[in-house]
Amino acid sequence: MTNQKKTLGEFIFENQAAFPYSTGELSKLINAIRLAAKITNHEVNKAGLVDILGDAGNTNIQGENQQKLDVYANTKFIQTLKQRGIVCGIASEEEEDFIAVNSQDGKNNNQYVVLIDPLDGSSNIDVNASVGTIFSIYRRISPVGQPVQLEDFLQPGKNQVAAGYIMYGTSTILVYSTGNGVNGFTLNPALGTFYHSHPNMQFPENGNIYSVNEGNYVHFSDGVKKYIKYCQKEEGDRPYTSRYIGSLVSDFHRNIIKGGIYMYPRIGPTQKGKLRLTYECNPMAFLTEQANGAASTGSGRILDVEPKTLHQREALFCGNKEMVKKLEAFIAEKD
Ligand SMILES: O=P(O)(O)OC[C@H]1O[C@](O)(COP(=O)(O)O)[C@@H](O)[C@@H]1O
Ligand SMILES: [Mg+2]
Ligand SMILES: [Mg+2]
Repeated sequence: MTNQKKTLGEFIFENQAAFPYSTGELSKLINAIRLAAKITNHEVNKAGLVDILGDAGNTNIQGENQQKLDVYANTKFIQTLKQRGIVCGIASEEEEDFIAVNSQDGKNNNQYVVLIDPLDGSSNIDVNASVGTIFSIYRRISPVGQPVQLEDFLQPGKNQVAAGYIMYGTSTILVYSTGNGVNGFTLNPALGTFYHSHPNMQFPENGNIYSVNEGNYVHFSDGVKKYIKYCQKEEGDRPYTSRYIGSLVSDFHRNIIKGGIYMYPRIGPTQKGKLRLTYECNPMAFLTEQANGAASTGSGRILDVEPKTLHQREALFCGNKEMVKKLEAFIAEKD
């Protein structure tokens, strides 16, 4: 059965043909991400057996304790991309600054930058719950041949040429888009091959799942509180079901398949979001819109936000269009 499905390699190759002027650079890049995903998956799967659980003993730029698996995944993705010399720069949740990468001829002739969240859902690692990796790809705006610049990474999400995630769950799946719809590929661990298991993923017509850390309810704005009460009210097709795994990738993956909304609102006195705009919100928003959903800050399109800094945080509401529209209406009314 598996062998009748297209492999990710075949899919990448065939899709390249859709871009007549393609240099093949983006295909090589997706292929490198596929390889880094397999290497990371191998380590994630044996997390309970090898010394890869727990704190790595240092904090990252976000002030968070880095988990050993955060560091491992970060190292493997950066290494794999650098060794192949197919990007001109890399930015990561676990790195304070962006990393400039030379092309194989030692110059700066590559045209793509990659932003990654190497290990998403870090709080789930030690409890064996599903985690992921998120990636976002842009064509550079600084001239090819010149050193890569910060501006190449601070582009609005609508400029992405590709984005995706890998989910290390009951099975390992790589889901991505190059702007022509969203496709998912499941890893056959015996063969080490990703197969086209989820063609043309779309949010189902109606969603009935809401995903939010309700432990933060007291810190939410009135508009968000009103929407959560709306989800819980017995009326029509509600109450909706509450599901929250605590890993953006895993919660998003469930909602794109079953229909729902993921919410990480602004919280606390600073009313800042938790998630990072450039390597969490933007790639998930790109996939959401490609899958006929909507992704909002609560009062505007995530993909229109002009990033100011590499690690800036933003509120994220993404999922079924109707659900996001309803939430925005409550925020417009109450906040
Ligand atoms: O524990 P909280 O505050 O609900 O936050 C959970 C959210 O934080 C994250 O873990 C942040 O991502 P990282 O693990 O990559 O830092 C998301 O995956 C998840 O949705
Ligand atoms: Mg994350
Ligand atoms: Mg992370």
